[in-house]
Amino acid sequence: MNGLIQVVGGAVVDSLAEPSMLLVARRSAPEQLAGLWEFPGGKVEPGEEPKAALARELLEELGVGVRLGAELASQVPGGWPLNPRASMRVWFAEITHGEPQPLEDHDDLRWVRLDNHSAVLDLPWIPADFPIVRALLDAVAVKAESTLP
Ligand SMILES: Nc1nc2c([nH]c(=O)n2[C@H]2C[C@H](O)[C@@H](COP(=O)(O)OP(=O)(O)OP(=O)(O)O)O2)c(=O)[nH]1
Repeated sequence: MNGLIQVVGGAVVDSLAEPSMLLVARRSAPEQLAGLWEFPGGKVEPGEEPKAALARELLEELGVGVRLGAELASQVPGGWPLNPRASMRVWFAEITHGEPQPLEDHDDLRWVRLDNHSAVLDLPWIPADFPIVRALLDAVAVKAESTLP
């Protein structure tokens, strides 16, 4: 353990095999983060596996069951740095049951097209998320290119 708070986030896409849309969530609290967009997710509880924590958070926050895909790996061991106290690991996820709704912590959800990078990056994300969003867009673009005929 490195003493950092471990956060897990879901890059929820329409299809793990052929991702074209990303589900983004707008925080409703706390005050300094309200109105900013993020990856739905939350803190890993003591003794909990990170992927189990992510599945739990997505069920609590969005009311959906998910199948998790690959991790969006960070250069930094332990995940993407969020602030001096917390880092976040992010996995791709596909909804297997339920219709996503902003049940907890969010006041809006939106599906955004992954091929429109500027539209995705124009959203007011939590500032710490921008490197993660850029890496995500790059990862999806590389995959799309590699599957061209
Ligand atoms: N879920 C999520 N949290 C993020 C992102 N980016 C970012 O800086 N954070 C920060 C905000 C919070 O300080 C922390 C996550 O805490 P949280 O409030 O979502 O966790 P939680 O659902 O377990 O809530 P709680 O039990 O602490 O109330 O990580 C992101 O993309 N997704």
